[in-house]
Formats: sequence, C-alpha cells, structure tokens
Amino acid sequence: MIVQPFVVSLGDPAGVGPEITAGAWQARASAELPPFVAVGDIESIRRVWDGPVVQVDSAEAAVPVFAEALPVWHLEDCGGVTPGVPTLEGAHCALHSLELGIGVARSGQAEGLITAPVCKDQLYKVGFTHAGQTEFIADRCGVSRTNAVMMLAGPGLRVVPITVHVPLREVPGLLTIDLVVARAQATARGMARSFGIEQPRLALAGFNPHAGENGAIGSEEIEILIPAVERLREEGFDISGPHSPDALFTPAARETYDAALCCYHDQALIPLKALYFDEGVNLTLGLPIVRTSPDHGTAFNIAGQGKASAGPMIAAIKMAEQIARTRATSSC
Ligand SMILES: NC(=O)C1=CN([C@@H]2O[C@H](COP(=O)(O)OP(=O)(O)OC[C@H]3O[C@@H](n4cnc5c(N)ncnc54)[C@H](O)[C@@H]3O)[C@@H](O)[C@H]2O)C=CC1
Ligand SMILES: NCC(=O)COP(=O)(O)O
Repeated sequence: MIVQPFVVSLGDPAGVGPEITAGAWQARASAELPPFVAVGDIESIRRVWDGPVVQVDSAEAAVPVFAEALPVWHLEDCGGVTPGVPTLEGAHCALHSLELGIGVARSGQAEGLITAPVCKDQLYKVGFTHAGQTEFIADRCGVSRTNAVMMLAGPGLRVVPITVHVPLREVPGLLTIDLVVARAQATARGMARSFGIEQPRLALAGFNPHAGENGAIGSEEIEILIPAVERLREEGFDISGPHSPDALFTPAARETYDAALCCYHDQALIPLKALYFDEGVNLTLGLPIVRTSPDHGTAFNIAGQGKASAGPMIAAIKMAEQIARTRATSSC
C-alpha cells in the first residue's frame, strides 16, 4: 500500500529540474500523480514558475497541501539562481538536495526518490567523486556499484548499459565476463522485484558491427559476450545474443525481449531516446529504495524559457509509484 508521498530532489537549480517539477505538479490530476514533495531551493522554482508554492519542512507536511500547491522543502539559498547559468553553489545545492532525498526515502518517510538532473561536470568541480547519481545513491544505500543497475525505460523498450559513464575507448578493457554476468543477474533480479517480471527475457547486444562477424570484425563477442551468455544460461537465465547491435531495436526485435543489455552508454540510450524521449525514465535497479529520474539532463540551453517538457518527469513519478506498488505486493 502506498502511504507516504514521494520526494523529488530538484537537481541543478539552474537546469530544467525546477520547472519540470512544477510542470509535473500542474499535471497532477490529469496524469493521476501521487503526492510528492520537492527538495531544494524554493527560489529556483519561483524564478521559473508563478504557480502556487508552499514551503514545508517534512515529507509528511506535503500531503495535506499537495492538492492546492506545490510543496517545497526549502533546504538552502543557492546564492541567486539564473536559469541556464550553472554555478558551484548550485552544484553544492544539487548535492544537498540529493542527500536529503536519499535520507528521506531510506527512512521510509517517502515511498521513493525521483531525482531531477544534475550537471556532472559541475559536481566534479565541487569534489563529487562518483560517476553519477546512480553510483552515489548506491553507495549511500550500501549497495555495490555493480549491483546497482542503470536502466532506461520507455513504453516499449527497456535498456541497460553494462558500462556507463566512461570514455568509449576504455569500454573494451572494462567489459569482462564477470561484469556482463553480474549486470544480467542484477537486471533479472531487479525486474522481478520492480516490475513483477519473474523470468525476464534478456537480450545482449554485441559490441562490434554484426556482433563481430564470427571474429572477423572484433573478438569481444567470442572472448567475453558468448561465454557470459553461456554461463547465464547454465544458471537458468533467459538470455539471447550477442545480437547484431543495429538489428536489436527494430520493432520486430523489440517484441522478443523484456530488456536489452548493451555494452556501453550510447548503445543503450540512443534507441531509447530516439523512440521515447518524452516518456523516458532512468531508474536504478538493485537498491533498497525506489529511485527514478527523467531520461534527460539539465538542458541549460532551454532552462527558464518555458520550453522544457515535463513529460519525462511525469513519467518518472508515475513509474516510481508503479514500482513502489509492485514492490509492496512482491515476495522478492
Ligand atoms: N540524470 C541526470 O542527472 C542526467 C544529467 N545529465 C547532465 O546534463 C548535462 C547536459 O547534458 P546533455 O548531454 O546536453 O543532455 P540534456 O538532456 O541536458 O540536453 C540534450 C538536448 O535535449 C534537450 N532537452 C533535455 N531535456 C528536455 C526537456 N525536458 N524538454 C525538452 N527538451 C529537452 C536539451 O534542450 C538539449 O537540446 C550534463 O552535465 C550531464 O551530466 C545528462 C543526462 C542525465
Ligand atoms: N545518461 C544517463 C545519466 O547521465 C544518468 O545519470 P545518473 O542518474 O547516474 O546521474
């Protein structure tokens, strides 16, 4: 049963996080969204939106006001926000709102956490040593980075990048049989727990063109991917591949699996965003808490201009609720 509100960390205050959170609140009735509380700098919202806002100081306090106003748990003044112009102070605020959001979700005061986008480059400048929010949340929840799986999901496609925020030239060295096996295992477990799909059909993309053409165009399939698939099948997982990457996302191919495991970030995210950008959700499997996020970044180029779609944020909130409901009734 869903009892508590959800918590939305506002992300970089100069990005589109504040306005898409406000946009989601405006769509709360038509999109049938559960109550949520935004955490961050209240001014970052007032700067880009003239709708009703109420300052609260707990997640619980958000519920009675949610129907009439967007509840914002004001953390700190980010030093004057100019949409589209990131600052180091803003990066600190993004990190603080993420920290609070994780704490609120972990303590059970919220049913789950939805994270608005952060600017990784700005975070790195203020001492953030994690690749992204996924790894940071995993650490805070005591989950290994291998077992916290990034998944991007749209209405007709789910993709998992096996390697994530690393330079492309390092991918071949990072792909190992153990890593592919661990990601697939965590994906299958997470899909059972979060989506109720007990025996998900996984499809593994090759790394090279034509999945290596039997070794003539690269050896990663023969040395890493095929042995990983064999091991996973021996363990009882339903996994196919490695498939020619360019053929894995055709309409017919997409009917054959529940999630595609991809060798690197863009192999996974390009098809997802091309097909479902406005409904795309980034979620993390393998955590003790529910965590989702819109599929896009800070979009500084359009922040504060009324151009940002709230579609992905709405989809992220809806998916968080759906996952929370599934988990509440699941035996996993
Ligand atoms: N989950 C997160 O926190 C993520 C953060 N980022 C961060 O965002 C920053 C910018 O990354 P980019 O690669 O430029 O991706 P981006 O998603 O911010 O922007 C790419 C393009 O999509 C457009 N766009 C993004 N969101 C939109 C929306 N809601 N409605 C309409 N158009 C939208 C932007 O205007 C831009 O033209 C980087 O610092 C990156 O680290 C990127 C992806 C996810
Ligand atoms: N491109 C996806 C992305 O950057 C998500 O990163 P995060 O959720 O780990 O911050």
